[in-house]
Amino acid sequence: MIEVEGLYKSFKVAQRNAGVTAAIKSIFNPQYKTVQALEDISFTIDEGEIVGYIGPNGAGKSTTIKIISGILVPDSGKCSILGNTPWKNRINHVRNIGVVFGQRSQLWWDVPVMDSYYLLKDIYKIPETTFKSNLDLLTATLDLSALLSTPVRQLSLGQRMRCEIGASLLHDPKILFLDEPTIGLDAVSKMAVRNFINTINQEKKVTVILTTHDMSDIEALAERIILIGKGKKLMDGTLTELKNRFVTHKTVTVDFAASTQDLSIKGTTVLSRTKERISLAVDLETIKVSDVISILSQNFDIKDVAVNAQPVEEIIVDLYKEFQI
Ligand SMILES: Nc1ncnc2c1ncn2[C@@H]1O[C@H](COP(=O)(O)OP(=O)(O)OP(=O)(O)O)[C@@H](O)[C@H]1O
Repeated sequence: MIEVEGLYKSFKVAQRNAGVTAAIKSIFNPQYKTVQALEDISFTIDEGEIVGYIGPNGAGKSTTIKIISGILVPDSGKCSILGNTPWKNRINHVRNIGVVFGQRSQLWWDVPVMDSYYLLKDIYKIPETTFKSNLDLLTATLDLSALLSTPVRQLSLGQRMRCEIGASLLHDPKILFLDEPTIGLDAVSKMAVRNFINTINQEKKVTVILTTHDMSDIEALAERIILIGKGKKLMDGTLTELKNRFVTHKTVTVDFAASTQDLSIKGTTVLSRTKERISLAVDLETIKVSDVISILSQNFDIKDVAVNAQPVEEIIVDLYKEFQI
């Protein structure tokens, strides 16, 4: 459905030192440097997938989204999305895609949201019946009824984001590109946006590519992740594969029925300790969590056990360190 092969994109960026002299010099003798934003990016995505496209700041995520949505033209490389090359067959391509940039608005700032929706209806030539049924569905699922008559500038960030997502789906796109859709949202709005993305993916089979720095978005939505850094693709796999490969320890917290003596277990490090409770970091390469619990239960009367895996956030930080990005 989405085939991207060998994308390269560089930007020429003007360079100058601070100060008035440097500013005047740069008028007569401008200096530029080239930033390689993308270097040989390739991937394919099937219908119905939700893919998390992740990487640190400046990795090239937005540049990729802009190229595959037809906003930017790459220096070289191929891209075919439902048979269209985004930057060549723009009109056909945009009918198939919806795009949301969390940091920018596609809605008219000073007019009610509904006016922007009508404009989009005309731009995409959406038939009246399709527009009406999609609007009804989006209004119900995104809880838009109180927002549609409000000018965009009066909406909160979370309210605006719901309206933006609604706008991107009015024309029934088969693919949705989301660039940081939950940035700045509170916990309730994040949950609403995530639930909605899951619903349209499951019920309408909409394929989703999502860039985010929020790893809970990835955990809630994406089975597959593509990791990029400094413009290069570094990893492409499922979240489970990532966890299996990079989770090095788990935390075991045990509450005892009575106060206990010290006990040292090979492969564990004590994180905190009272007479009734111990919290251990378990090195999974040395010892299994079940063996740790079994040793503890042989020695003490256990009241409660909690096992916590390394949070995805931490795994990603380790991953960035490992790839030096
Ligand atoms: N219009 C532009 N002009 C010059 N350089 C650009 C332009 N757009 C992006 N870049 C550069 O290309 C690189 C990749 O930028 P991009 O915005 O794609 O990263 P990103 O992964 O989306 O980052 P972030 O997570 O911070 O949004 C960066 O070094 C950035 O400075």
